[in-house]
Amino acid sequence: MERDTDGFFTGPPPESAKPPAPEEKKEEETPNPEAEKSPSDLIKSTFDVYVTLADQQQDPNSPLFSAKTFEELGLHENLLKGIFALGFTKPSKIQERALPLLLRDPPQNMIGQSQSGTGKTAAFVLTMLSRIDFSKNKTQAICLAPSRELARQIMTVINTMGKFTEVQTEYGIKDHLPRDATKITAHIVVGTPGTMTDLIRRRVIDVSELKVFVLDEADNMLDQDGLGDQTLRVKNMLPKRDDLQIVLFSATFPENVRQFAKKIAPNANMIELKQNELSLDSIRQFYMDCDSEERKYDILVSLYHLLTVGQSIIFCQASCSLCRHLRRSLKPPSQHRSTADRISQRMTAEGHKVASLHGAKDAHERDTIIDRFREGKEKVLITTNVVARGIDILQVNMVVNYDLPLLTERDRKASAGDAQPDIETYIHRIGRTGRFGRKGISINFVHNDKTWRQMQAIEHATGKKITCIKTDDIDRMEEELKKHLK
Ligand SMILES: Nc1ncnc2c1ncn2[C@@H]1O[C@H](COP(=O)(O)OP(=O)(O)OP(=O)(O)O)[C@@H](O)[C@H]1O
Repeated sequence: MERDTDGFFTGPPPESAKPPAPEEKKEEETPNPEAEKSPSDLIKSTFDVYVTLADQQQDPNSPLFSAKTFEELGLHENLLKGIFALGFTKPSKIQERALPLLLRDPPQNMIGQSQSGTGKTAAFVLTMLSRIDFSKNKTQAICLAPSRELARQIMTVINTMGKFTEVQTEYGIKDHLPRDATKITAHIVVGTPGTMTDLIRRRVIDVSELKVFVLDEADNMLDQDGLGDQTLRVKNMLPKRDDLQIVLFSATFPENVRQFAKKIAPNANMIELKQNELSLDSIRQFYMDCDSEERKYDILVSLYHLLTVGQSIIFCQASCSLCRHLRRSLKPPSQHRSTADRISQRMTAEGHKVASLHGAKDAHERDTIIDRFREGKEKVLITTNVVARGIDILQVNMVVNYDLPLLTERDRKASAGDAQPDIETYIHRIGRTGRFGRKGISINFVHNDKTWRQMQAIEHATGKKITCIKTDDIDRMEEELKKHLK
C-alpha cells in the first residue's frame, strides 16, 4: 500500500467499505457538493438517500414519501409541541424520508441506516409516541438499546417529545426496578435486552398489546457477537402479529447482520443515507505516532488542555494497554481498580480532572458519571466501548482512540492473524463528536507496526484520510488541532 504526501493510504476502499449496492428499486437525490457542511446541512437536501419500498407498486418519488415539515406529517398537536420543545424546526434528511413511511397505516417495518448524529432517535421516538393509545394502561411500545446509558438518553427524548401527551414510560434496565416488581403498565418501556427478557418472561410486562418494537443500534443488537442472543429472546416472546411494527435503526449495517435484520423485520421499507459520509466529513481524523506504549500516556496528558476546551471522550480497550502500563507504574499497584479507572486515578493524581466509565461499575455509579459528564461537570471521560454507540452530547468535540477498537476474540481466531480493527465500532466511536453536522476531531494513537497496520486498515475501509500530527511540538500540535475545531 502506497502513502501519498499527506500520509493518506491510496487505493480504492475494499468492497466492504463501499456504499451498499442498490438491491431493488432505488431513489437517488442529487447532492449539492458545493454546500458547506454545517448542522443545517442535515436539514437541507445536500446528501443522498436511498429508499427501497417493500411494496414496489408504490412510487418512492411521490411527495407522499417525503416530509419537508413536521406539520405535514399529520401528527397530533401535542406531539408537534413536543418536537418544537426539543428545538427542532424541520425534519432532518433521514427524518424527512423515514417519518412518512414509519407513520403510515397500516404500520410497516423499517430498516433505517444513517450516519451518527443525523437524528434517528427522534424518528423512532415519534413513531412510538404516535402509535400509543393513551387511554389504555398497557405496554404498547418497547425499545431496546445496547447500554443503560443509551436507554436513559432515549428515555429523555421520549419524555421531552411526549411531555404534552399523557405518555407513561418505564425502564427495563438493571437495578432500576425493585426485584419484586410485579407489573409494568407503562405505554413505552425502554431498556437493555437482558433485563427486558427477564421482565417479559416473568410477565411483569404484558406484551399482548404491543404495537411497536424498536431496536436502536440494531446491527449490534442482532450480531451474535453483540447482544444477538438476548435480543432474539425478546423478539421471540412478542406476539406474532402482522401489525406489530418492527423498526431497526443504526449508523452501520454490516452485510451479515443486514441479511439477518431483513428476517427480523420482514418486508421492511429500507432507508439508507448514501455513504458520502457527511458525518465523517465533519470529523477531522488524525493519528499520532507515540513510539511506545509508555509514551501514549504522556501524550494523552500533554493533550489535556485541548481535551478540556470543549468535552472529550477517550476510548480504550476493556483491558486497555494504558491500564496495563499504569498497573505496572502505580505504586503500590492497585489490584482491584479496573481499566479506565486507573487512567483517571493517575491523571487525577497529576492534578487533572477526569472521569471514568466502564461496564464494571455499578449501575448507580454509571448513571451519576454519565449525568455529570452530560451536564459538563466533567470535561474528559475515559471509557470503553460502553459509550461507543448512540451517546449524544453536543459539546463533545474530541474523541481519542487511546487503543484502537479491535474485533473480538472469535473474529480474531477466524482471521488467524493479528487482531483486526473493528471498523463499525470505530465509526460509532468517532461519531460521538461531530453531532448533527458539528465540527469534531478524532485522534488515533499508534505506537508500533501492529497498531500502524490496524489504523491503515481503518483508513482504507472508511475511505477517509487520517492525517499525521507531530507529537514533538506541543504548541504546534495544539494550534493545528484547534484550527480544525474553528
Ligand atoms: N430535526 C432536527 N432538528 C434539529 N436537531 C435535531 C433534529 N433531529 C435530531 N436533532 C439533534 O441531532 C442530534 C443527533 O440526533 P440523534 O442522537 O438522534 O442521532 P442518531 O442518528 O441517533 O445518532 P447515533 O447513530 O450516534 O445514535 C441530537 O442532539 C438531536 O437532538
